[in-house]
Amino acid sequence: MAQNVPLVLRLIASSVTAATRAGKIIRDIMSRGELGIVEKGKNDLQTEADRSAERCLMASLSQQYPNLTIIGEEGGSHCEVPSDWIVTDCDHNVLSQQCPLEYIDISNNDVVVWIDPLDGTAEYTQGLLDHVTVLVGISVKGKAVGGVIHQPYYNYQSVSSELMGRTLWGLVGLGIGGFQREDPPSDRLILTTTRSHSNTMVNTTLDAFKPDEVLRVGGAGHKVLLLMEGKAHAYIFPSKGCKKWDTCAPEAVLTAIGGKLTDIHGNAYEYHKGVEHPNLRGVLATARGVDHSSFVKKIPREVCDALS
Ligand SMILES: Nc1ncnc2c1ncn2[C@@H]1O[C@H](COP(=O)(O)O)[C@@H](OP(=O)(O)O)[C@H]1O
Ligand SMILES: [Mg+2]
Ligand SMILES: [Mg+2]
Ligand SMILES: [Mg+2]
Repeated sequence: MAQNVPLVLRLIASSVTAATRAGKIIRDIMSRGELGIVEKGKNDLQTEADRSAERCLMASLSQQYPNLTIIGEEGGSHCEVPSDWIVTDCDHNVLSQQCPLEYIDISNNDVVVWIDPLDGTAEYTQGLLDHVTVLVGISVKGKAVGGVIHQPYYNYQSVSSELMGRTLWGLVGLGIGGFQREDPPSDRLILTTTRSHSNTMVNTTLDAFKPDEVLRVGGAGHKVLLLMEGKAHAYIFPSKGCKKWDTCAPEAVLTAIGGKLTDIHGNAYEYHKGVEHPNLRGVLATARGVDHSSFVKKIPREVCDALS
């Protein structure tokens, strides 16, 4: 039955189960306590959880979709993985959705899958566990259109390990699942930004908005969740450092819900397979109902010039 479902919907349905399995691996590694931290660069860590979660996602998706381009943050080799890390079942709720007409005839060559196996690594190593997400983004003809965001430690302070975690998905033109959206308050301005990769340009920009509150938290996925939960109006990161795997899934899910994610000039990023990986012109994302262009206009001129 699944073979009759259009590729994009099948991919989202497979990514929901694979991301959820990867989240269990992330929790198991933290419980064992051996994080195997490697420094990839300045202020840029990788743990055994990043590596293992990526191998789980890569093996699960490439077994089902052998002809697809799949790009993962950790660039892991295709070595053997434990058989119980390969999940090939699909989420039935996603499969039963009506695929928007524009994606019915999409072929393998039109699609690139962007995987961030563990977004918020710095916070994971510091025990800020609900900042962590697993991101699977699906681009079609260079646009971020589908996404899965799994938050393995959602509710971890109030429920037992079998009950914690949540997985949401979105497809532009269809909508979202696994999540109840909320609007941010109308009487105050709340911004969210990086916690572990801040610099003068980030702080100068935030000051220009005169916000009532700034939530400095980890992860691109987590920050976009805050926008969709009505906890912040905008995610502002006027700096290089985020990559395509950080923004593809969050952009797709946020767009599917009526929000927007662009560079700081208000222009969309491309996600085709030849694109450069860094988001060199920063990130600006706004919640549904928030005027994105008014945020673009308030970014200081010198910051725009530095990221042009
Ligand atoms: N200066 C920088 N160097 C390396 N990675 C950066 C970075 N700035 C942002 N990132 C990456 O962008 C993501 C979101 O950053 P932040 O949590 O600071 O908002 C993180 O993804 P990962 O945790 O998947 O590596 C982080 O590593
Ligand atoms: Mg990383
Ligand atoms: Mg990331
Ligand atoms: Mg990561």
